[in-house]
Amino acid sequence: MRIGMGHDVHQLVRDRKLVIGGVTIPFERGLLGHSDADVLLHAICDALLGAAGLGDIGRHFPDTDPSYKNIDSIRLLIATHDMVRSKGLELVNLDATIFAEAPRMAPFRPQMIRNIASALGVPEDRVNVKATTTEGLGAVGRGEGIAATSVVLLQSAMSS
Ligand SMILES: Nc1ccn([C@@H]2O[C@H](COP(=O)(O)O)[C@@H](O)[C@H]2O)c(=O)n1
Ligand SMILES: C[C@@]1(CO)OP(=O)(O)OP(=O)(O)OC[C@H]1O
Repeated sequence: MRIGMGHDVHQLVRDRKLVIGGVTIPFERGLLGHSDADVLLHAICDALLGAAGLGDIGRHFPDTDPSYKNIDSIRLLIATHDMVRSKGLELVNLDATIFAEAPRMAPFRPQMIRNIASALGVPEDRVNVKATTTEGLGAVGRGEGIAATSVVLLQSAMSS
């Protein structure tokens, strides 16, 4: 068994779509990034890479590479998962938390879980997504950005 954790933060700005967990969420601002800035999927990618001992998202998908400009992060998640599987590892389960003062994530949680489970080719009960505010505290609390963390557990594909 191997455990990994991931953390990501992106700034909220005008004139960008808000995409989290592969869901476009109606909101007056969106997350700034080289990719679609899907903070939740980036945290999950980093957790998967960490558990597999494969470094981090910036190493594999550098933000200096124009081919990743505005890329749908579901594609990064699929590519990350392919690397994990190449090491003979498979997902046991993943848990993630989105930190956002607004908007409310709860209505979009089931679709996020469907998107992530589908990208990873696992049943939805292996994926859990939560959301919390930071009670108005800090940069996230002031609505300057949105953060996410994730923890994943991997096992040898031969042990299942
Ligand atoms: N952006 C968010 C933040 C929270 N939720 C849901 O509300 C619950 C209570 O949040 P607290 O920050 O007050 O603990 C939380 O458990 C989520 O279900 C949300 O949907 N979107
Ligand atoms: C995802 C990548 C892809 O170029 O771009 P960003 O959207 O800037 O996201 P970040 O979480 O800063 O990770 C870096 C990059 O790998």
